[in-house]
Amino acid sequence: MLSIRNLSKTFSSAAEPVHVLRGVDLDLKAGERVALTGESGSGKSTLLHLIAGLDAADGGSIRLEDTEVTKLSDAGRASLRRDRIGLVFQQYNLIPSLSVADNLAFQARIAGRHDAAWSSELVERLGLGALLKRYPEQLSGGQQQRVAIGRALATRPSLLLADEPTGNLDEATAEDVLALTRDLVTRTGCGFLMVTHSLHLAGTLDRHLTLHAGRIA
Ligand SMILES: Nc1ncnc2c1ncn2[C@@H]1O[C@H](COP(=O)(O)OP(=O)(O)OP(=O)(O)O)[C@@H](O)[C@H]1O
Repeated sequence: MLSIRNLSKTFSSAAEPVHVLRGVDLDLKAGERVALTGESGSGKSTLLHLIAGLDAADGGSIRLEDTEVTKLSDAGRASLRRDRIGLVFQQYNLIPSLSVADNLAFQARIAGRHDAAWSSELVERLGLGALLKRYPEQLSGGQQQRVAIGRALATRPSLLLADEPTGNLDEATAEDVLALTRDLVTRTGCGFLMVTHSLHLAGTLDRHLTLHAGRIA
């Protein structure tokens, strides 16, 4: 479903070029849930950004289903992100002026992929029914992240990418949020790649990969 070969990325903006990714290979099957760890600065976020098409690689290939991401234009990458990739970050990135219901729906609406039955199921599975009229500032961190996960999955993406999604949550809330995410990923059959610093949480997914010296060990 996701196939990455010999991916490289160098940042030249610093005084010295930083060779962050030096030939990353990675395969992820539909429905598979994979954790990515690695020391700070090893390039985990960079790799997620390249897969999501938020930045362009210097070399190598990223194939998502039938699409070669590295060959897309900026506009093509934006469409791919809108239609087939769900993104979740450590900072929940909800829109403060929108209610929970509208935060959940707006990305799927923009993508023309709003599905009322699926939205209701997401609300129920994520335990958001009583919170739909609230605004993000009226929610706890765990509640906000559940909304962000619902928003990301509302489009039924092929791939869910999460960068430290539980990094701001206490241990028990992090476990709960990740358990919900694991179940929803299984329910949708999408692939799931999660960057985390927690070896414990990494161990709860199907596979655990480590980024070291620019490659996946
Ligand atoms: N836009 C950029 N310009 C220059 N250097 C960058 C840029 N983005 C990232 N880097 C550098 O690339 C390296 C990898 O950064 P990245 O954020 O991918 O690491 P990470 O493994 O996600 O780290 P952390 O666990 O601390 O979040 C770092 O040395 C960082 O300083």
